[in-house]
Amino acid sequence: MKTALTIAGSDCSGGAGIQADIKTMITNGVYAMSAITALTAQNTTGVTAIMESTPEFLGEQLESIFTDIYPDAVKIGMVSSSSLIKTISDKLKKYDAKNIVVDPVMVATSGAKLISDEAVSTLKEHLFPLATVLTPNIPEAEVLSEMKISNEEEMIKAAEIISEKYGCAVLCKGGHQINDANDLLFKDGTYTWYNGKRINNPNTHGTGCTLSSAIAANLAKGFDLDASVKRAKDYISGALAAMLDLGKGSGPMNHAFDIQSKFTKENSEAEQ
Ligand SMILES: Nc1ncnc2c1ncn2[C@@H]1O[C@H](COP(=O)(O)OP(=O)(O)OP(=O)(O)O)[C@@H](O)[C@H]1O
Ligand SMILES: Cc1ncc(CO)c(N)n1
Repeated sequence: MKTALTIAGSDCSGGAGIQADIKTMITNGVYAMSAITALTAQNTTGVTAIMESTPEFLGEQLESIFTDIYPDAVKIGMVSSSSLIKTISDKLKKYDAKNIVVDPVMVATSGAKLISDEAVSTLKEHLFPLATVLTPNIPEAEVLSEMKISNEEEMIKAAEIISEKYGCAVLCKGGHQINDANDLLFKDGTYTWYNGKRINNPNTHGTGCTLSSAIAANLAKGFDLDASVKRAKDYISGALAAMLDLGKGSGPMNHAFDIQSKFTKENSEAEQ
């Protein structure tokens, strides 16, 4: 069985972070492992507290993983401080990690800031050059390209700037701001649009985490980047279209939409 590792923060409410990543990796057919950068206390309405792992403890987790079950792909999500980012880049280099998907998480869907300004420059210097692909949303792409993005032409320009600066592919997610669900992949000097069908679902907690983990799972299985992005878009569309509605704010998606029918009959029998 192919294996994937997520290096990210825990979301105790289960919709984003490590929890979303593990659900996504399992349902995309790979064995999932996790190295936790921080615990967050959050739910669908917001983040109330963050407790970071120490760099030493994160390093121990990565040593345990890489010296035993080697990951075929690695996804990196929330990493809020420079010392944690340096720990990750040192270990990825030490173990020659492959298929690295970096989701430059800066702000939660609920609006909470998840990274310090100093850490953004460490990400640029130490982690981005190791990435196979970066997956910024529009606000993140604006920070990284240092330009304003208000239409599709500007999305292409910003992705090109980021791709050239860091020598990796860039998937700029249209998300809600520009075109709803059309994402742009800029790779080796050319671009491709991945058009998604907009799903009218206000519950989008963890969409970024889920997309990047689905890309990592598909890279782990051996699909190339284009096929992995296409398959990840199909997966997230299915998870959103399942219209799960939990919590008081922007709720989580149904990561198990593909296998849910197996439980529907069983669950209704149990309720009777
Ligand atoms: N309503 C929607 N219908 C279909 N696809 C969507 C919808 N909203 C977002 N997506 C898709 O979900 C993926 C994640 O994009 P998004 O811009 O929401 O990420 P993000 O802002 O990084 O997420 P997060 O809030 O978790 O940080 C993209 O492929 C995007 O096109
Ligand atoms: C732990 C964690 N990572 C990422 C996000 C971004 O959605 C979040 N809300 N929480």
